[in-house]
Amino acid sequence: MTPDKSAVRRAVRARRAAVPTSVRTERDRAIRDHLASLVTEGMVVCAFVPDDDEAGGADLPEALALAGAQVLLPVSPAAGPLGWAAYAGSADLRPGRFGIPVPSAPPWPPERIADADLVLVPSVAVDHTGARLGRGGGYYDRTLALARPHTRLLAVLDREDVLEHLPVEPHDRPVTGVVTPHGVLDF
Ligand SMILES: Nc1nc2c(c(=O)[nH]1)N(C=O)[C@@H](CNc1ccc(C(=O)N[C@@H](CCC(=O)O)C(=O)O)cc1)CN2
Ligand SMILES: Nc1ncnc2c1ncn2[C@@H]1O[C@H](COP(=O)(O)OP(=O)(O)OP(=O)(O)O)[C@@H](O)[C@H]1O
Repeated sequence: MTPDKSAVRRAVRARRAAVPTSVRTERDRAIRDHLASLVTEGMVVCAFVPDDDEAGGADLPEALALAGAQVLLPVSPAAGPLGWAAYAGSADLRPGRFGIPVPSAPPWPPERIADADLVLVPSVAVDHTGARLGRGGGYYDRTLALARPHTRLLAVLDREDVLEHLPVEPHDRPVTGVVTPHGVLDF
């Protein structure tokens, strides 16, 4: 990790912490509405459960499922790319690694992402070239390489976290676009 990346992570985290809860709730709802409008019946969507530090709200998987998607959620191994397990309702979720909620079913191998029609990527920030900054685990850099070519890979962010320029390292995998409360932007 370059020092540059940690500085951006800190700045974004501080900015997000300053957003009032009522504003946060409205933004998250707008993001979910934009995503629901992209979903068609039976579409396979690799999503995630956003935590308080991330855009989208914890109801994101449910909103996608209600819109007709077959939702897969990431399951973090100790190392290497993410596994995937089917979302089967919020009551089926339990805390996994890092305390992140995961479905109770055992995960499929990472290659399952090749079935996805849409991949939502938790992100700290992106820039207009699709360069992406995550939390620093390197999980998505390893995982996105396994998606089918031309799959739509959308970061989920507030508009102010779409930056002019992010530092890029050779292992970084780009996203193809971003969804913010203002809509979907394909780079
Ligand atoms: N909601 C959500 N689910 C996700 C991810 C994510 O970023 N967000 N992941 C995306 O890969 C995977 C889990 N990866 C994670 C990577 C790091 C940390 C973490 O807690 N990092 C610390 C310290 C990071 C550092 O500065 O070194 C932190 O954020 O405080 C958590 C999850 C799979 N599921
Ligand atoms: N494909 C890869 N193979 C080996 N190591 C990798 C790969 N991708 C990333 N890494 C390593 O993972 C660590 C974290 O990378 P980076 O800071 O870019 O993560 P990130 O993209 O912010 O995190 P994430 O993808 O989990 O959201 C770095 O030390 C990097 O060298």
